[in-house]
Amino acid sequence: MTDWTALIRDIPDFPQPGILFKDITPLLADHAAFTQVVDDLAAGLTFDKVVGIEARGFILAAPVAYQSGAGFVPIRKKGKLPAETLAASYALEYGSATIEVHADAFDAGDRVLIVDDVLATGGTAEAAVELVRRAGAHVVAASFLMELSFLSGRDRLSGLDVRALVAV
Ligand SMILES: O=P(O)(O)OC[C@H]1O[C@H](OP(=O)(O)OP(=O)(O)O)[C@H](O)[C@@H]1O
Ligand SMILES: Nc1ncnc2[nH]cnc12
Repeated sequence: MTDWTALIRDIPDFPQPGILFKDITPLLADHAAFTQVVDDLAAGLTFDKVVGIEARGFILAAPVAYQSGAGFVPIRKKGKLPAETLAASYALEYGSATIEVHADAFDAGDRVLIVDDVLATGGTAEAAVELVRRAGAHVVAASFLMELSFLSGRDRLSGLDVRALVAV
């Protein structure tokens, strides 16, 4: 597996003091890297829909869905989705948030791949898994570009196939 760390920048004290922010924009701007990452996020997995988590998750999840012939389902921050929603709240490395999915986003038994850029504390992904399950679908795996191992987010996703292309 390619080591992508040279294309992920460390930005100290963003968005608040003490946070070392992992900036994936250099990787996204590199066509060869971006396309390889999109391929690798779905490698070996079978699924009907890809869930992307606003906002950075959308950048990776939508091309994964397109490339895989799967549907795309957005999980958005509270108040952005227009139809009936299911909601889940969680704590972040910097703050807290509520995310939502459309209640009718999935067909019964859909196999779902969750895609996001970063797995940090795991709060976002845990909430996303909860929403997919409450909406009647089955999570086959959660794929991340980068895992911040020291925050142990994986521990909140026990029993799930959790993949990360880069772990730091
Ligand atoms: O594992 P966690 O501790 O939950 O953190 C990971 C989440 O944090 C970031 O999103 P953020 O909420 O900053 O939103 P953004 O994508 O809109 O920048 C990142 O894109 C993940 O979704
Ligand atoms: N340190 C970090 N860098 C980038 N995205 C994040 N999401 C949560 N923590 C993050």
